[in-house]
Amino acid sequence: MQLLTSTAACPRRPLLVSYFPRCDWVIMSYRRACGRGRSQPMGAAWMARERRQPRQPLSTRPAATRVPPSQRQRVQSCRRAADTTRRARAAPARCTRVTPKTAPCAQPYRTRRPPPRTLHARRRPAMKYNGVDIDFDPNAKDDTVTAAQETTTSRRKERVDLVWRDLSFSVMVAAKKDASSAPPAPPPPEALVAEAEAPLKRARHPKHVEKQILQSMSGAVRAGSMLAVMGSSGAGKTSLLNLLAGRITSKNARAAGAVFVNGKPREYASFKKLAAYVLQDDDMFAELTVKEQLTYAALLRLPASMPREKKLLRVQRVIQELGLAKVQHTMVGNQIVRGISGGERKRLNIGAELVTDPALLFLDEPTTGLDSFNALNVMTSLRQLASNGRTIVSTIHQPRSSIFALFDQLCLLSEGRVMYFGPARDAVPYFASLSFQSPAQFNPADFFLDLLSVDPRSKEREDATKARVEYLGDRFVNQAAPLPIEHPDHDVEAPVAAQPDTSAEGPHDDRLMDTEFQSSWLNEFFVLCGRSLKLARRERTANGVRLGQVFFFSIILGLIWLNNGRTDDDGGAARLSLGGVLFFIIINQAFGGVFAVIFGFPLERSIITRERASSTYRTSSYFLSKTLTDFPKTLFFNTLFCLIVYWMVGLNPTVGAFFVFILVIFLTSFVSESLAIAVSVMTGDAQSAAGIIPVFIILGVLFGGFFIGASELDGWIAWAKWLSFVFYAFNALGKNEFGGREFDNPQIQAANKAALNTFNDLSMWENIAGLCGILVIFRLMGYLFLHYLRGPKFLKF
Ligand SMILES: Nc1ncnc2c1ncn2[C@@H]1O[C@H](COP(=O)(O)OP(=O)(O)OP(=O)(O)O)[C@@H](O)[C@H]1O
Repeated sequence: MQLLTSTAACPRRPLLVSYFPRCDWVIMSYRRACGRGRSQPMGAAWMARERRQPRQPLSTRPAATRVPPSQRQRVQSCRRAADTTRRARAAPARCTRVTPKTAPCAQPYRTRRPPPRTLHARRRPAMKYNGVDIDFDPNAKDDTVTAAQETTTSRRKERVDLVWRDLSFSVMVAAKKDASSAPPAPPPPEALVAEAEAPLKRARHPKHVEKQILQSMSGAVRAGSMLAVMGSSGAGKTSLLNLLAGRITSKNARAAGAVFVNGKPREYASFKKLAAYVLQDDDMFAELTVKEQLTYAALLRLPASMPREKKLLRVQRVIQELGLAKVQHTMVGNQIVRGISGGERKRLNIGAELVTDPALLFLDEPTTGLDSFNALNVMTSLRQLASNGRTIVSTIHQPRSSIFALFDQLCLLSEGRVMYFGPARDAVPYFASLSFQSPAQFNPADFFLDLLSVDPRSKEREDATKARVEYLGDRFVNQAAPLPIEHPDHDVEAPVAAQPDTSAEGPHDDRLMDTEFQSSWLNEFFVLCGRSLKLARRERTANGVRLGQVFFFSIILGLIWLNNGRTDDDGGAARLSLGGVLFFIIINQAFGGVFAVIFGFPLERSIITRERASSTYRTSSYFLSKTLTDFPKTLFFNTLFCLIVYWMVGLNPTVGAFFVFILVIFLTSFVSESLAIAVSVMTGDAQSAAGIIPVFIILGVLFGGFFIGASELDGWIAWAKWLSFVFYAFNALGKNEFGGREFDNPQIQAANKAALNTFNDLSMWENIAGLCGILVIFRLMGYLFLHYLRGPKFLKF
């Protein structure tokens, strides 16, 4: 037994096991009896291995394989290492331990332990169901990357290295009248005495205080690599992204610092051509297909010198690059109409920016709202874009570990300060060196967020977490070396070498022009007209509702005033009642036009704001195309309405009068739509617009001349009628119906004359001109509000 005890702790033990395979349980039993338990279960592992790979007895082995006892320990560890490598090779590549130099960018974060022994290491029969291989390997390398790589032949010629130094950002915010905004330092006693003696003055609070959002941020990202900007909510990720992209919109904001592009200070005009920004919101036209969305983006954003076929080729390439081929003919959809999935939508959002082939891509939380599988798909597509030579900067919330592993570089923010900037794979060791060790098998992204978030749940926790964040911020500032502008120093895989453009597009006419807009005004106008007409045709729900409204009101009105225009045996009463139906028709059409806009336009406005921010087209070409394409739709619904109501009521039976009637009703509807557009643009949101627009319509109705005659209004307010579009419309319809009519029945003739006298002194055409004038004013206001009030204005620093 003494022999066995000493053998258990001795390096010769494996040899003993190989000669006496059953002795191991004897050793274990003895060790258990001695109280050592299973603390060193090596014997069992060796036995198992020896059984799997029975070795020759020592005496029969070649002499070369025999090793002196002094080296056995090393040999054992070498064997274990070889064994680990064998298992790791059998296991998927993502689990392998890799050295920094050999680690490809797409490798997930390296664990410090050798990979656990999993089922994948063992050979097992492939799982099949209905003859299909349904094996699942969570660590398997995503072959869509490789597939996309194969389909994308071109590599970028234009490459962007981005460096930023000492960026800071602050905004003026309203001061709170609480303890925190009161003067912080207590005054000295003598000041208190003086204050007590002085006449009582109220403490003055500044109205606005400066809120520091980002402080002294520096960093760099190289072409071909992908930078993740991470941090808890409110850490300043979006603000940093906006600063880097040159898209700070706040009016009261102040920004400082410098951004360098390929070693030179950023120039906004050329930077705009290089960079694209993918917003978090993926508002898109629901009625267009994936391919149509990208095609319109290409037709509008690619240079006029590039032939249409090449633009379409570019669209195909983007579709391939983002893996959207399967859904290219599917409508985008929305909550009502089912369309593409959330992940595909995000990729389409990215694709709309990729059509210009930007060298630098900024993305604000591209995975928000996606499940982790779709999020991985989107990020894999981005990884692919980076591998092709683009520079990608993306903010991201809580990426799963496989997404985190796709990033080359990491910028961790907290409380507007940098906590870490450098290679993503070095972040865990960095924090470990500061005694903040990430638990094994823990998603590093989760660890960073937990470590760097300020916990507001109690005062103690808040103080402790704030102090930790402050400490980490100070440590990073103290150790971080200044970044060279020319050659940002970070250890990432060398980017792909610049190659000639081998794509089918050819090398020449696809270069973006130096002008702000790439397309001519006329081209923009025609493309936007085509898009608007297509959308107008496909808005099935809105069109269906409006059609129902037209039929319902025209038939109801027709039934209530049925044949009143033809009746000649009631002493003129029916004739006099026609003023009521004319006025009601105007009110109905005014409100119908408004509601068509209130609920549809806000989405369109947010899309065009985004498109204009990317200089996709001019405001004027958009607005004119919208005006022109709204025209046929409004005309169609109004003509249908007139056709029904006009003949049911029996209004002026001449063809000319009928067409004038249609014209006035159409203009009324178009004016109210224009009013709704102007107010929607001015207010900026649907709720406020829905509250304000009816006020304007009701005022118009009030001064329209039906409830109180124009001549009966008091002088101080009489002018208001000239601003009312209902006034012009009602008078024009009145003149059209009652003017110049001759009846055999004198009573009817008298009633007609009496009705005519209630209208204003302007002629019918003068009233129509007044209506047109108001239409032009409202449309112009809409354009000016859109161009100046809601235009993308970015702070330059
Ligand atoms: N224009 C502004 N006016 C006032 N405060 C602002 C403004 N812009 C940003 N902030 C504040 O700055 C902080 C950082 O905002 P930012 O949007 O950059 O954070 P974030 O890290 O992107 O947050 P999230 O992940 O929630 O989007 C927040 O507290 C925000 O309220």
